[in-house]
Amino acid sequence: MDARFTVPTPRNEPVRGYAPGSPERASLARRIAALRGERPELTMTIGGRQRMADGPAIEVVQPHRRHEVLGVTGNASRADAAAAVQAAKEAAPDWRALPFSERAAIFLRAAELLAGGWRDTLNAATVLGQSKSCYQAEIDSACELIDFLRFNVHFGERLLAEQPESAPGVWNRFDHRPLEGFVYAITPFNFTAIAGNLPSAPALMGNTVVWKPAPTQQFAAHFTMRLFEAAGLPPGVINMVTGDGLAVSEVALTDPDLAGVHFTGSTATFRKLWRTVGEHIERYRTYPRLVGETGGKDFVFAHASADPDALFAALIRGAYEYQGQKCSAASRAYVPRSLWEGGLRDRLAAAVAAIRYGDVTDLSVFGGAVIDDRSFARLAGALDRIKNSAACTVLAGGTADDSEGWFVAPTLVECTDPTHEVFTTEFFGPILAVHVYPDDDLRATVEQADAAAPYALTGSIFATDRSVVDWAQNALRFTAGNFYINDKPTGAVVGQQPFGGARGSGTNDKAGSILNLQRWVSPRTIKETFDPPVTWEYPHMG
Ligand SMILES: NC(=O)c1ccc[n+]([C@@H]2O[C@H](COP(=O)([O-])OP(=O)(O)OC[C@H]3O[C@@H](n4cnc5c(N)ncnc54)[C@H](O)[C@@H]3O)[C@@H](O)[C@H]2O)c1
Ligand SMILES: N[C@@H](CCC=O)C(=O)O
Repeated sequence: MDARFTVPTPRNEPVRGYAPGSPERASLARRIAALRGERPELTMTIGGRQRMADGPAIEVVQPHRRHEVLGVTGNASRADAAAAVQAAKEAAPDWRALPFSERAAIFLRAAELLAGGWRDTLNAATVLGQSKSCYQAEIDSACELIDFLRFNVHFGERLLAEQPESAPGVWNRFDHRPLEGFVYAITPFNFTAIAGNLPSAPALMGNTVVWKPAPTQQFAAHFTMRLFEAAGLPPGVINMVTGDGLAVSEVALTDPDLAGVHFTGSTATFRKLWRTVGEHIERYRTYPRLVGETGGKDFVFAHASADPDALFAALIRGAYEYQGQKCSAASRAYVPRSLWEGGLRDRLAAAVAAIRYGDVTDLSVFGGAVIDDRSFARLAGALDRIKNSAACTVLAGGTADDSEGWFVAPTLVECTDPTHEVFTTEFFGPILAVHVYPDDDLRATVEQADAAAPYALTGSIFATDRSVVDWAQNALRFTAGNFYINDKPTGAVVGQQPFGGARGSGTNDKAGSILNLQRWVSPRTIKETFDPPVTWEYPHMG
């Protein structure tokens, strides 16, 4: 049916608190206990059929109890990848022929199911598989994913309403076609919401998708796929392949019908994908859209006029929530000597030492373990180098212990060398480095902070002096794609703070905004002339 409808106005999903004694806490605890023992086969889903990948098995474990297996998945082979690409191509004609309102209804239903009965399942899977505290799971796998699903429909509607002008006697139209080919969505371990959004946003706009989640996020990804099916997603629209993605990329990135890559993950992986596409550019039917949101070295810059209490809370939450494994996490701070020595140093050191990381199935802990052995080894190595550096003083933490789970202690480091790796390298863990600057050296320190790292994802300025806020906003204009004033640099909300960064941090296509959806359509301009000319001569010819 070809009709115009108005989609429901989206509202951000309210965040539940999980306070002791609350009904949501009891309900989540029950679901965690049940899922822990379930041990599902973490299959691929190709053309609507679930089956294990051909390649070697991969155990998916709880990072905080690394010996406890949640389920087994498999590494997709080239044949698995070819089957997924084929299924996406076969499903494309029917899916793109479906009116936007019908596609939208599926994703709105998924949002509604997730806000209701599915909420505990996705939250429990994210707690268990990604070692998130219950609150960090709630803002991710429930609220942010619900928001992506609802807001994307609203943005999609606005995008379709974008139409050209028409002169008298003419009707010009945009036909917002999906891309000609399939979209390859590759998703990171750290956000269940991002993993759900990257395949579903292009699908909403009429594309079919091959989705490759991170193996360490496969537990929650498995349930996300079941959620989409429960909402009525037809077979073949999103085809989920499992494993490390190496064989999948060999097939998907060299297929002539590759129309887009929707990626979130590390800068190094995105650059590799981009290089591969570049090497094969002559092969493709159309130029593939490359959308990638990647790493960060996110900063908090404090001025002497900053409110010390607000700065203190922002540094703790910004740096140590989810064990510092947010691309937006505060990992470097620049603090004036007056504030630092005026009490902030001792207060922060005491608070960081008191943060409780542990088994996240205990719903009262602040955080859990880091995601896997590779991450643990990378962070343990960084801590060793920090402890051996004359420029660095560890004020809290600095230890790592993988006997039960991959635990890295929340770590606070003061470092006198602003060019040290603690200010330039993304560690992706709970390490915050502080550079203390003389109060009268603001300008030079801001310039140094801007140039220090190759990234430009998130950053904050803390100041109550408005002339400083104004100046810093301009001085740091290209240092962050998401810039915060007197707030932590994490926790962007869909529809409120569209998210993404530039420089080494990605293509800045702002997930969860109309700008992102625009990348998944290829408009055709149609001109219809109601009473076309029947002579070919022009008046100037006499
Ligand atoms: N900017 C953002 O919005 C954002 C959001 C979340 C995470 N991140 C970044 O993601 C990184 C952490 O996530 P990660 O450890 O999962 O990143 P990663 O790059 O290691 O992996 C991301 C995904 O790419 C896959 N992958 C790796 N090589 C591949 C290949 N050749 N072909 C196909 N797939 C391949 C992985 O299996 C995974 O699914 C950090 O750098 C973080 O800053 C950025
Ligand atoms: N959008 C999230 C970060 C996503 C990356 O890991 C935030 O704003 O904290």
